[in-house]
Amino acid sequence: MKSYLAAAVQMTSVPDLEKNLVQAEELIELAVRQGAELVTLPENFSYLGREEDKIAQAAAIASKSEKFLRTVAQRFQVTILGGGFPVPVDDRKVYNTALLIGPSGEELACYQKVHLFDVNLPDGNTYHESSTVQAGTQLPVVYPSTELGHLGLSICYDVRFPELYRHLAYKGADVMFIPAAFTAYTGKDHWQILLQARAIENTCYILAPAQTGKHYALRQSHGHAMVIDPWGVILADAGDRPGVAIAEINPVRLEQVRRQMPSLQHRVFV
Ligand SMILES: O=C(O)CNC(=O)[C@H](CS)NC(=O)CCC(=O)C(=O)O
Repeated sequence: MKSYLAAAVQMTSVPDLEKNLVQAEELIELAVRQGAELVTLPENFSYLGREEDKIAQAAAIASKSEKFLRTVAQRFQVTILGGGFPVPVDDRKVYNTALLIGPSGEELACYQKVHLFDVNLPDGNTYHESSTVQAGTQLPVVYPSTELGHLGLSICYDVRFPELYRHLAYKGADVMFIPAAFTAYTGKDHWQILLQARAIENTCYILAPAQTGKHYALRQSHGHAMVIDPWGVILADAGDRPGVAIAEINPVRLEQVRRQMPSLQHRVFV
């Protein structure tokens, strides 16, 4: 594993596939110009709209999102995470899928979101992700990159389930992806704390690309795409506007923190 720059992209996706891909490409280019070799896109990067519209367009969203990730990774010669897009299971359901693509356009890892956001929030908004999304059943994978470190996948609401990240740590993760479309309401109180907790308890880097701002109707996301170091320090925060959070992933720092705080070695139960 070498020292390198990684980017967490922050965007405001809307119910328009082509528009979102244009925005995503601009932000990837911005990150690459600043030297990022690993660029992560948020959940719903290619489409954020009503459930029924998402299902109607799912086949096109899936194929164009995948093609986009492969093309852009090759063009810029970087590794890219597509943090979540719908891949059809049948006419009614999709998997919320995260896909990691290498610089040759090759698939490195894939994950289907396991924990679905079925929640009635006190602000009156209700979310029923399972009405259109089929839950994945497999623990996420860790992709062992010799250059970028061991990369662990997850998506958004998963962040509330620490056992998933403990599994990734057990499998050797150095960097964990938490791509999100966190709601503005929960995000203001929970987002940063949950991310820092996952970083600290697993002594891992966290890359958390995010959605921000108003997408359609009442749907609004919290923003604050972040890069967090293994001590829990926030290295970069994209604020609440579209942009990129970029920081160094440094194996020397990782080893230092794990020496100073060897809690992973002191695990008793898992
Ligand atoms: O709706 C889609 O198109 C795709 N899925 C999402 O945006 C998902 C489910 S609604 N969002 C979250 O998981 C937010 C979690 C969150 O905000 C929290 O845990 O507080």
